[in-house]
Amino acid sequence: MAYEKELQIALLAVQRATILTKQVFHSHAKGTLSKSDASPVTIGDFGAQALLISALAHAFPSDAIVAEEESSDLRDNAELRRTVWDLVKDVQLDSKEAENLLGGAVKSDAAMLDIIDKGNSSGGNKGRIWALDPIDGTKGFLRGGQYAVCLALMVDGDVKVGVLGCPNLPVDDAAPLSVNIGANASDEEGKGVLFGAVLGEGATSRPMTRGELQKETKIQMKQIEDLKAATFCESVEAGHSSHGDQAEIASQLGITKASVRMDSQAKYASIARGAGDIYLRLPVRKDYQEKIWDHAAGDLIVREAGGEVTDAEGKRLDFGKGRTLAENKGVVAAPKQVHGKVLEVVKSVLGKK
Ligand SMILES: Nc1ncnc2c1ncn2[C@@H]1O[C@H](COP(=O)(O)O)[C@@H](O)[C@H]1OP(=O)(O)O
Ligand SMILES: [Mg+2]
Ligand SMILES: [Mg+2]
Ligand SMILES: [Mg+2]
Repeated sequence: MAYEKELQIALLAVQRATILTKQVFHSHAKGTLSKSDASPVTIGDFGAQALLISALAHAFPSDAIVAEEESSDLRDNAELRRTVWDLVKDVQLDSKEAENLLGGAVKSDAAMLDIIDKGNSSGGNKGRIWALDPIDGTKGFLRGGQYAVCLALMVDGDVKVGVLGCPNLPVDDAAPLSVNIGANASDEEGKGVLFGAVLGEGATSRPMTRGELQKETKIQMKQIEDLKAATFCESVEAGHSSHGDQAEIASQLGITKASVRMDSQAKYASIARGAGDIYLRLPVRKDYQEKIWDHAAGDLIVREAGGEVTDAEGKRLDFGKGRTLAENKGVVAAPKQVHGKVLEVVKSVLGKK
């Protein structure tokens, strides 16, 4: 199998990072700050990024990394730094062997800050670059909704490996999507899934553990013949994608079921395993450029599960343009056999505006 070591390290690193995010999820104080774009960041985001990059830097020291967060807020705030370090220093996998593959613990709080900043690559379409989102859907994480820990490896701009850790999704791939999955989440018994894909080799899911990897099962998008019966997923945040345009498109496709709203790339994972069918993300603001770490893993997992992912104009997402999807607007993800039809309606609805 291609990229076997990369997939194994990515799965273990994501699994380890979710031990930290779950700890923060259950703690009272999440250390939330507001970033310059008014989006939130928590001690969970910083801590998970430190653990993920530490593993990648150990296993693949010459690879570049594009990650969402940077350490300046921690450098400026000793108390916040101490809180993050108190979490990071103690998190480890239950399996010694697995922990060794990730290089063990981060050495010091100063090392932790430098590790967080190793995610500052400007990206591009040359060489090996990891794209990483320590907590995707921070608002969902804070709200007790869905969130995902996301890691993808690109080689020369092409995504080769994708991993999503979704602590609040049901383990059962066949569990139908409840409409309140994005609100009523928890990581109790039966929750927590690791999704993975390697280009050309299919997509899988497996229950999340605190140690060694569990055995995977293949996932596939649902074969839908009749779009009327489709379930479509969209963001909870109306500012992240246009609920109005998406409702209009769904209605023109004959979809009668209410949309399932949830945060994060859990949407890509949910359609890839056939729990939902279509993911629509149509721009609200013309000037917003989607970030590569918000899509790279999900794009590959959906395509490897039998789906097609394009932007609202029908172009494939181009991850080789830097830290953002500078050449794309919006996302349309659907099973291959119906993607063309969905795209046609997307173009027609957006064209009328
Ligand atoms: N105006 C926007 N349009 C689309 N996505 C956005 C916008 N602002 C922030 N995001 C990103 O959307 C992602 C969450 O998507 P979803 O709503 O589907 O869960 C987050 O990574 C968030 O980035 P950030 O991490 O900076 O908040
Ligand atoms: Mg994100
Ligand atoms: Mg994030
Ligand atoms: Mg964020």
